Amino acid sequence: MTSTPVPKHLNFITGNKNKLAEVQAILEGVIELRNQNVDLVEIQGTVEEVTLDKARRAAEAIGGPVLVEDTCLCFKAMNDLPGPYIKWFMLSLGPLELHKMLSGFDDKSAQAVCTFGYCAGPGHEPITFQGRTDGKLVPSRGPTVFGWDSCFETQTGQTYAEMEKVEKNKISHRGKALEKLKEWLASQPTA
Ligand SMILES: O=c1nc[nH]c2c1ncn2[C@H]1C[C@H](O)[C@@H](COP(=O)(O)OP(=O)(O)OP(=O)(O)O)O1
Ligand SMILES: [Mg+2]
Repeated sequence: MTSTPVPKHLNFITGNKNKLAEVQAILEGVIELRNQNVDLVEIQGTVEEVTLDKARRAAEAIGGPVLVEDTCLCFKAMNDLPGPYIKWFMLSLGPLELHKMLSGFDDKSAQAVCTFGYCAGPGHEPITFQGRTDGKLVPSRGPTVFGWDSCFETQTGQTYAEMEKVEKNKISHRGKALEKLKEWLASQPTA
C-alpha cells in the first residue's frame, strides 16, 4: 500500500483501445482517465505477478503514478491456462478458431479474469484489484470486434459480443475489478 495521495486523474497505460473504451465508460464521472500507450514487456508468471511487474515498469517508464491492467482467459480443462498468455493464442488462432483449443475436452468452462495494478510512482509497491466472471468457451457468436468477446458465453447465455456494452460492463471481469478500484479510490485522500 502507498500513503501517497491518489492524483486527480489516473494515467491508464494500455495499447488496447477496446480496454480503454470500457474503462473510460465504467469510470465516467468517478475520476478523470488519461491514457498513454507504452509498449511494456510482459513477464511470465501468475496474473498477479504479471500485473505487479507491468505496473512497476509503467511507473518507471512514465516517472509517475500509473494504472495498468492485465486480462486472462482461463480454461478449467487446462488448469487455468492459457491465463495471461491468451493474447498469443488469440493472435494466432483468431476469434473464429479459438474454441478449438477445447475441442478435445468435454469441460468448456472458462473464467475471465481482470487484474488492475495501481502504482503511485517509481519505487512504490503497486496494489491490485481483481474481478472474475465465469462462462464457457464457445464457437464465435456476435461481432468479432474485441478479442475473445465473441467466444466467451456468460451465465446469461449470451456471449460478451452479443451483449450491449453497458450490460457487459455490469457483469464483466473488468467491471467487477473496477468496482473494487472505485471503493479504494473513495477511501483515499486526493491530491
Ligand atoms: O474484455 C475482453 N474481451 C475480450 N478480449 C479481451 C478482453 N480484455 C482483453 N482481451 C484480450 C486482449 C488480449 O488479446 C488479451 C489480454 O492481453 P493483455 O496483455 O491484457 O492486453 P493487451 O496486450 O491487448 O493490452 P495492454 O497494453 O493493456 O497489455 O485478451
Ligand atoms: Mg498486453
